[in-house]
Amino acid sequence: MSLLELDDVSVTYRIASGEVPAVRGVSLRLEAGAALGIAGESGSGKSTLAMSLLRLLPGDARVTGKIRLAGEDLLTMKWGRLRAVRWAEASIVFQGAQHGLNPVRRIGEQIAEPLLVHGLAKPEGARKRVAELLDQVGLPSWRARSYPHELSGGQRQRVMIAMALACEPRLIVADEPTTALDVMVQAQVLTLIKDLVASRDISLIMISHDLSVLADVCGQLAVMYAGRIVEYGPSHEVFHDARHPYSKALAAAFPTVGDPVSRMAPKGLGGDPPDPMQLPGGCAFHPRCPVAVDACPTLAVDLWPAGDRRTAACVHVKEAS
Ligand SMILES: Nc1ncnc2c1ncn2[C@@H]1O[C@H](COP(=O)(O)OP(=O)(O)OP(=O)(O)O)[C@@H](O)[C@H]1O
Repeated sequence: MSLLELDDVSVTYRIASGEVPAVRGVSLRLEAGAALGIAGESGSGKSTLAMSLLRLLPGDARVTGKIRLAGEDLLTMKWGRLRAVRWAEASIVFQGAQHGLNPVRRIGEQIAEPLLVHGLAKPEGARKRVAELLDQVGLPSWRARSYPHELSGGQRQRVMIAMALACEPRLIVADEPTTALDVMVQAQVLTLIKDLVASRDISLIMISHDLSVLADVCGQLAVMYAGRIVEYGPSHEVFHDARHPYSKALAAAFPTVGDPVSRMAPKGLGGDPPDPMQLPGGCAFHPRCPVAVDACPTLAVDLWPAGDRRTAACVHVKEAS
């Protein structure tokens, strides 16, 4: 049994003008101790998928399919059990740490909170654990008395990671954990995440629009486009030898980790992602695809085998397999 199992997960937001299909039929497996990267442009459904894992989506979102963590069905789980699972078994590091921290509470109190709420420590033990956690993320223990505004962006992101680690969860979901940071600090935080995951038995799902960052940290990569996974496989293979034209374009857009020039504009990706309420038929990427053929607009899209442990949802892969 895998630690995390997603079967045919779809998420739809209800809005005044209709329904937004944000995630469409995603199936994935994540083993204990493994790191999976989820890549895609803005709007491809990455955050929606991440939030669905801990049922953190707003009330207008409807999730279907199955999400199991260590065999437990997260979507039908009672609220009491879900509260126990959050932080203690699975925690999330959000995009831009300023949104995840309370501006009027000291850092130490905020890191201690999940420990106290879950009854994993008494106040004195929690203080010691906070000092340990700060040390693990490379911050001095006196920072426990600081307020979020007294820290830099990179330090705040480290605090978020300390909070996520506090209860020693089995799974950490990190949604663009370094996007708001400058290149140097980004590299430091990525190294920290890599070291923490490697030195414990924690599984990681990391989300980014930057394939190079994910390939650096994660063993496996899933590339999303218009709510679907369009390519899946070992991250270095997907990054250096993508089989789906969309993954190729994304890899070309971010050739190296932290490259400030390539970060500015996704070169090689002409056009915009589709409006989810008006998705093109067949393969949703076909209007932007440099190698589209007549079959693409009507294709019944599936993830076809694209080599050892690899799949891709492209007609050219289907024909080659
Ligand atoms: N609360 C919401 N109500 C309606 N539509 C939403 C809501 N949240 C997201 N969406 C839509 O769902 C789709 C997927 O959005 P999502 O934020 O998951 O993508 P993303 O890949 O994480 O993008 P980003 O990198 O910009 O965060 C988008 O079309 C978005 O407009």
